[in-house]
Amino acid sequence: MTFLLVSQDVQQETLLVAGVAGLSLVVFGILCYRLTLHRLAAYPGPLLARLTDWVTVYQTSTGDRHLDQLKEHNKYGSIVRIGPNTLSFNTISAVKAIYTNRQGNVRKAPWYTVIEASAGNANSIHAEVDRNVHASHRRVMEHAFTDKSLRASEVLLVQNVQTFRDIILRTRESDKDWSGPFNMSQWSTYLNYDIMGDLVFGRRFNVMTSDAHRSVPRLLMNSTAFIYTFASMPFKAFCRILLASGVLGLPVIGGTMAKDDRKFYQYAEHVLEERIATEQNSSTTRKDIMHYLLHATDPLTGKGFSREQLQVESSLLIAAGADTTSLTLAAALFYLVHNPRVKHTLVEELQSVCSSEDWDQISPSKLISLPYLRAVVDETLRLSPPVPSSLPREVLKGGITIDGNYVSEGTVVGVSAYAIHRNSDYFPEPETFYPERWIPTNCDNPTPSSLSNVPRTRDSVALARQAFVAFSQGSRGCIGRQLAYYELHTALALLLYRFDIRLARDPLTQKPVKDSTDWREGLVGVMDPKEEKGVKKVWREERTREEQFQLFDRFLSDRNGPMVEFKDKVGGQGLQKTREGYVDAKTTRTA
Ligand code: HEM
Repeated sequence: MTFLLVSQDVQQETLLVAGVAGLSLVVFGILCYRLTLHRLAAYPGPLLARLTDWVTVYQTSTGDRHLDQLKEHNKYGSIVRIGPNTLSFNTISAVKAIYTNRQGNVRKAPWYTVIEASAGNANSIHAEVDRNVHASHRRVMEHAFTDKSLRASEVLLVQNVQTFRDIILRTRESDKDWSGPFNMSQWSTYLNYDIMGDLVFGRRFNVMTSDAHRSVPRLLMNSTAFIYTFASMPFKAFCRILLASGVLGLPVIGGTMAKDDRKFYQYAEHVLEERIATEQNSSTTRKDIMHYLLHATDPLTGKGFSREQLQVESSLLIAAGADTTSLTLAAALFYLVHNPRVKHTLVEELQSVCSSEDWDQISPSKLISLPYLRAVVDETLRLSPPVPSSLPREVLKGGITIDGNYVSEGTVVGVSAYAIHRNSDYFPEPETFYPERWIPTNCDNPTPSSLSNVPRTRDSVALARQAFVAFSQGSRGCIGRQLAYYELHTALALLLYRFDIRLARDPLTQKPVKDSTDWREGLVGVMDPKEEKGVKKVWREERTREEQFQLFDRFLSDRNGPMVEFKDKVGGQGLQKTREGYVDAKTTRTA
């Protein structure tokens, strides 16, 4: 008997050892295959990334993926194998082949099939992988983004910026004082959530004026951060089932971020329900974006959005609309307070068109065509694209040729906005904030071109335009692009006409506080980045450049700062030019 039990134990142990050995052999075989016989084996890339997708999973969890992608292109060239089955490109021709060409033989990669699994069975137009279904849904949504509907939203844009203006004015001790410090990542988020509430749901969330909805932007950022990493894991079909089952939202099992993902969708659902009730109860509802989505149909199929579809689209619009634009506004203010010359040129342009008008009444459609304002926004989006890493696309049957390379079915391809926006073939002196690069010199432009060696010919500007992918391009490009420009032009123009801006001052030393520091604690500019509670902390080199607005890549980007102070200059003199540069006329402090 004892002998039998011992022999059973031995058998089990042998089986276990054989199992582990067999599994190791299979894994070893797969890894060898990926390095040698795989169809992408000849492409260069980091060794670990060529072996396993877990490198991407790790990169998405650090917030540094965009920095990694740029580094990899700088090291390996314009094509890098960033996963066993994934290629990253860094050229205009790749942008055209993968994104711009509407007939391009690609579709959104399986990553997109996971990102909205918590929201139910419907896919928003962002996550829809099927090209025909997407095209139909996009035709429905386009009703909400016509010139007419944009113009209807102008007054709401102005009103929201006015609310922010009044909040700023109230923080001053007297008319002549600078305001208190504003963490612009927070405040532009509040401002843009209120704008989105107005434009999408016909009601202001009042995030600027009350605490009630202020947790929502954080819910969204946690949700995106979680999904970005979770959907990057191998075995996507399994990930999708797991997410859809809700099990990750249960206590103990899921982390805070998984729970926030569900909470965010529940929040969007609640807002949608309230909006639908208003539509049913009122005959005078303003035509906000949701009004169009409730009634519009695809002219080809005659179909509109189902209730489930509306639910995912409303979460998408809060996320895609509010978060991207608020990051860009914060980043633009960052670059303006660090570049007084640019700020001055911009203010001159604004005053040249609006000197005799009441600025509170100015129409955003007048601001949208200002070339220097547009150049400031585009240069901000170039250096700090809110969606910085590559947007994955899967090659379809028949393959595709990119940069002379045949890429076969099933390969995932993409271009990172952060990397191509720093490609010196298209953007000479790529790390310099230089809005003039977007304006050819034969245009009427007040800035002397001797300031920089960056070429400003029609050709160089056309090249830059082709390499500009902050909104992506083609049929899957951003549907809200024009609205985003309206919002950004309006907010920047109204703020800069009314206020002079500067980096917040340290109350003790009166020196400008530094930026790009401790984003986690919200202590932008207050702490040395390398020291926190006595513990040395070292940022990677790219994050120590004080003239760069730092992004933390969560698909959408997390950020902090800049800390900005405002001074009411209506009737004041603003900046004056001296030998030392531009200085504040009243305090003679260098701006
Ligand atoms: C500076 C502001 C913005 C930036 C940088 C931006 C960027 C982008 C990018 C890169 C994509 C493609 C994403 C992908 O392929 O995975 C996209 C798609 C999209 N964006 Fe924007 N966006 C901005 C503002 C807005 C606004 C204001 C709205 C609407 C209110 C909006 C709505 C959308 C929608 C619905 C899509 C999905 C389009 C589709 O797949 O057909 N975005 N955006």
